[in-house]
Amino acid sequence: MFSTLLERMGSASKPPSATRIERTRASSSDSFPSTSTADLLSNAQSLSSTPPTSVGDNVSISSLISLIEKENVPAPASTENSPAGRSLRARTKVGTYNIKALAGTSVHAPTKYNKSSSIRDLETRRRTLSGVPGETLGGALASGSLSTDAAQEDAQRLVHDGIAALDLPWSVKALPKSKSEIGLSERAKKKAAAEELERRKSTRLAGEKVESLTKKISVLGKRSRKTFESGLLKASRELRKLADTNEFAHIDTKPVLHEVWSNGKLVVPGEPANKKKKAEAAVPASPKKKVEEIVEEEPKEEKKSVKKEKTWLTKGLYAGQQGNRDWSIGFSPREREMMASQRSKPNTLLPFPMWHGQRLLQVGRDFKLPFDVCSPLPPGQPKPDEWRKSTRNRFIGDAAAAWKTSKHFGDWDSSCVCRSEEGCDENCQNRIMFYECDSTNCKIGPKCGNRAFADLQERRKLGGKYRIGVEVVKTEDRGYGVRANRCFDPHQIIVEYNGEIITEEECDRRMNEEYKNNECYYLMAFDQNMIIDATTGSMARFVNHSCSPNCKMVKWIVAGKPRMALFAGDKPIMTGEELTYDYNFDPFSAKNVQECRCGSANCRGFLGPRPKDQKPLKEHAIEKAVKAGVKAGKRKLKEILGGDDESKRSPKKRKIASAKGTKRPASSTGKNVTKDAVKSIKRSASSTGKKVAKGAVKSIKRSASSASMKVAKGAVKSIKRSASSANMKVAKDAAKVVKKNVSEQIINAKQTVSSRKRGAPIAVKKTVKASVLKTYGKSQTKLGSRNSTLAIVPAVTRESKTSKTSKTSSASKKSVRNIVRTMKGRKAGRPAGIKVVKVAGAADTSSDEISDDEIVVDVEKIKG
Ligand SMILES: C[S@@+](CC[C@H](N)C(=O)[O-])C[C@H]1O[C@@H](n2cnc3c(N)ncnc32)[C@H](O)[C@@H]1O
Repeated sequence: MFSTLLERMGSASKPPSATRIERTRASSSDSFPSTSTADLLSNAQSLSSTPPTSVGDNVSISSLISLIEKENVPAPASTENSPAGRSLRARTKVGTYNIKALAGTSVHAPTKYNKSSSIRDLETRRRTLSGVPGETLGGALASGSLSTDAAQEDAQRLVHDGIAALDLPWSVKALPKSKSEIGLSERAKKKAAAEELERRKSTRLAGEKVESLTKKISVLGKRSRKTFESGLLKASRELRKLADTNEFAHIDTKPVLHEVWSNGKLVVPGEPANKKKKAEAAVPASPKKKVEEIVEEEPKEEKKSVKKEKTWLTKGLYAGQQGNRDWSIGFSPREREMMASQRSKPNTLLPFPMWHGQRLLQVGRDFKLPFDVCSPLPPGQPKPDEWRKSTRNRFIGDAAAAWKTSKHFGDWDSSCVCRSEEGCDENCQNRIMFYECDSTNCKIGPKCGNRAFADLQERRKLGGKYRIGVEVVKTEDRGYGVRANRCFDPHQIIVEYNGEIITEEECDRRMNEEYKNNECYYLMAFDQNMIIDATTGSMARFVNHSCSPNCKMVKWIVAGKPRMALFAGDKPIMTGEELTYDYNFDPFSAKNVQECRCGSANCRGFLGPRPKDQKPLKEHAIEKAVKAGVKAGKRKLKEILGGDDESKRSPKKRKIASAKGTKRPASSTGKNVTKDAVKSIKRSASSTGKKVAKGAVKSIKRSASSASMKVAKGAVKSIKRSASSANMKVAKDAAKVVKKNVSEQIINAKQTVSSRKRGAPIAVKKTVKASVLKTYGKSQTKLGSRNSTLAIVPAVTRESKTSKTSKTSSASKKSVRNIVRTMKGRKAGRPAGIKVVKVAGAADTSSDEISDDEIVVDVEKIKG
């Protein structure tokens, strides 16, 4: 392009001008080829105002020239008139001018100021390309000769677009130099070079490879380069200055910090997450702060003491709950008060679900237990009149003294040998003996399962209908009764039979005086021939009789004292069931017999003894019984008189043989007679002398005659009592047989004694009277058996009562004697597990009192 131009110019002007161009060029401080062009232009035709300062200028000039050519603009005459043949220096001088001084003047560019329309147009076009020629952007702005803002923006945008299109880092070196730079002094240039060098160094240091812009441009295609260069021309000086910065060149002089952020927090490698907080805490406070802290220290400590300790969850959702409390125990009065006060300030917020249960327990709410758990009767039930309640036994009158002075007092020493792993189960020695365990006789403690009365006491102490578990109910035809308002397990204790413990004498007095008009008596034979009167007593007194009961009344020894309680039977008891037990009632006379209305399938029809106790006496059975009695008497006599070697006989066999069912009334009677006689003989035989022997004979005669009568009477009575009215005839016959047999025995005894007269002296004393005990509910039975019999005498006439009680009173005394003997037997150190149930030879031993598994011990034999 330049060559073309020069050629044309050469054709238009003389060759020396070309030489001048070259020289001018050589004299120019910069090596810009455009300088020569500018000079050429300015000298030749003054088209351009200032020499081009950039590559862009050259381009613009060339384009301008082409435009001139196009428009056939005549070349300036000055070019032609240029002085030739002058010295290089002079020419140079002439041709050189102060650019700065001439910039923008008519001298510098006369055509500009005398411009024709065509030239103006050209200039305008040029301005649009490179701004105001010879002026900086700032200067142009100041002079107000700058193109429009839109043009500026366009230029800037173009530059930016160009750079963005390249996407390359800037090379400062490649950027066109500013005008001011061009005119810099050598020193300044050096400084600038040094700075540049520094920049370059830092760039290298930053490790970023930066290619020079020149290089970049060189690699561009021709068209692209053009575009880029034109874009650069448009860039303002400010932008070019900006281009010098590291920031613009994407040169990082500061080291890059690689940070890791997690959950919105800066993570510093090798440092725990809460290090910051700790570090903050560890940073020593400034002295000023320290003083403040010292001042505030005291109140802080106070706060700490008040502050509650947080309970942390250790496991599970419900962790942290206070689970130590046994909610079944209930609340103390103080706790209730506290809760009542809390109730006045209700918490408006609902508690968390895990606290809901506790809140319910504390605050409470009305609820109804299901029927099968607890179903008490609604209020307004009929209540029995004159019922003085008592839930403990009380000794009345002489009973306490008699109790303490009784020989057996303190016989209840027992201690179990159960192990804590097993507890006191069915094999517990105390349990077998019907002794309740406590701290004195059991080492197991709370795990012990043989503390029914203690459990009942605890249950009742807390109160509440469920814990009491029973209530009085009015029955249709049996007066009041007792029903369960909750469930009971088999053999579970239900309610204690409490009342006043009275002696027999006191009982007689009450019946004759206090209860003479009563229809019901609440008297039960107890222990030591004492009686419990539950007229003032517990609810258990209202328990009715049933022939198929669901409960049983059992006597236990608790802390050395006998106590009676109603226990559940072999089956569980359901809510609402009426509680009953078998009275095993002894009516004493036909007048006292009451009709039973229990309604069970196997109802006996009247309130009386148990079925096995009232087996119908058959004819052959009576005969057999009488025969057995006589046989036993004979055998005794033989033994005493030396007819039989006792050591050869099995005592066990004898004991078992004598304890059989309905034979007992007759056989025991016969035995008693012979035994008494033999005893007298034995005692008498020990003394010596004829006198004694004579006395003995008399005595035996007396005793024999009286014994025969008594035996006969006793046998008849016994048979009468046992037999029903239908068997009365049979009984009478049996009595006759007994009488006959006994008289024979007496004759035999007399003969024996007379034969002995010659040998050893015999003293025969009056024998003990063998009588049948008649008392309330067969008290002997109760002593021997744990299953109690109700000793209630139904409403009877006064006369009959009086006669009966007088008999009872005398019989009771006999009973006491027998009991004492029984207790002696117990105290004699019987082996564990053997129950002394009946005493053969005692005054009255009804057949019902001995079961098959019980052993009958002949006390007299033991003593002997
Ligand atoms: C200890 S009291 C029982 C409470 C009595 N029902 C009351 O109202 O006080 C015993 C008396 O109740 C009556 N009794 C109990 N069980 C009975 C039954 N199965 N049939 C008829 N009367 C009965 C009898 O009058 C008996 O003398």
